[in-house]
Amino acid sequence: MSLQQFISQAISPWMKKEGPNSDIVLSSRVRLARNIQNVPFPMLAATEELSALSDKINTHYSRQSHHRFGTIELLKTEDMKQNEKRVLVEKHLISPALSDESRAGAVLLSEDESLSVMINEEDHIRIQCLLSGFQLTEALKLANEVDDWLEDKLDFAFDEKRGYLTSCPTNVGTGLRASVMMHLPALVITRQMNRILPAVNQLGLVVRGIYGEGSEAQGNLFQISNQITLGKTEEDIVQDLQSVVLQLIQQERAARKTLMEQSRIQMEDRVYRSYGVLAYSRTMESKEATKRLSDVRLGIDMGIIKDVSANILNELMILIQPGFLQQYAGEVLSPEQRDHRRAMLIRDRLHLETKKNN
Ligand SMILES: Nc1ncnc2c1ncn2[C@@H]1O[C@H](COP(=O)(O)OP(=O)(O)OP(=O)(O)O)[C@@H](O)[C@H]1O
Repeated sequence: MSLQQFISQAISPWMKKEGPNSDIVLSSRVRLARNIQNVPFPMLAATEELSALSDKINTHYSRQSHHRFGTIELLKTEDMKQNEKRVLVEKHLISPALSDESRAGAVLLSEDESLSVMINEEDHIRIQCLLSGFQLTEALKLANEVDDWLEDKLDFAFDEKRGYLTSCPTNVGTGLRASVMMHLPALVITRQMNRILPAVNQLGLVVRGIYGEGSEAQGNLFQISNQITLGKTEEDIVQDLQSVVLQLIQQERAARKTLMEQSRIQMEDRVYRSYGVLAYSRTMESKEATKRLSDVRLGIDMGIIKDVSANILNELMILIQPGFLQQYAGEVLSPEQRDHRRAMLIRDRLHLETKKNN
């Protein structure tokens, strides 16, 4: 696949498959941080050392076939235009750090985009597996397979006592961050999130926004991940996160049920009002768009709206980001132009959807 193919489709093929509990858990992610023995961490390494690593991975792994992921392709950030990198960030395939700061940065991507291996970001290697719905155990299994596959040709820095050595001490040990992206609108509407967030933190988990560290929770989407990487096995880390996520799923379901039983008219009004705004507005800021899209997705999941597919939130959340809007427009857009294009794109997408189903 060429870079153009990766950036031309907003919705990654893996996202189209609806995994377990995907009405609440949009996606599961496992990432493993790894470094190469006897090569300084990227922050301290010479550019030649980083280029040598990227070249080595290119030679051994690009255009290779992996039995689970199919053909894998290496893309170098230096070959990408600024907006192309931005689109890959919006699709969660590379991080802002790899896009903006990395020297000799590259990414290995599988055709369905469920595997992305960043090279020369904060660590030499960051393996990421993304799956639709609540599938943390499967994502861990896949990430471990890729880890073994890479270890065939690369020597990872590993210490008997400490485990995998990483650039940031918070990742030492397993180098694992497991996370889920959850849509929790009913817990927000019923004002339970203020109570739940500190409790989740106390259990050693971190709650972040849709674009990870430092991003705010837009559209009632919360990314929940482990904080601790040391002193526990990978399976235990995933297990602990899994049990908290299961409880959150139950609480969100209960809150949705209560809302439908006690405030049905208000919920229908909220959902249809947002649908109307999305379907007819002429200009829209991204903050309002994500809020309204969250209402519509809730309406779909609660059976209030029937002729719009549930995947619309996942798809539009990415399509309405600045990088994508500019990629489609083929030019740099001012904030006002983006708001205008965003409204147009959402309108078209919703009208197409209802036409398809009528
Ligand atoms: N479950 C998930 N589904 C989809 N995207 C996710 C999920 N979890 C994280 N992401 C995305 O992955 C990217 C990186 O997330 P984040 O910054 O939280 O973690 P990280 O880079 O692995 O960790 P660290 O902070 O240790 O460097 C962000 O774009 C984030 O939105």
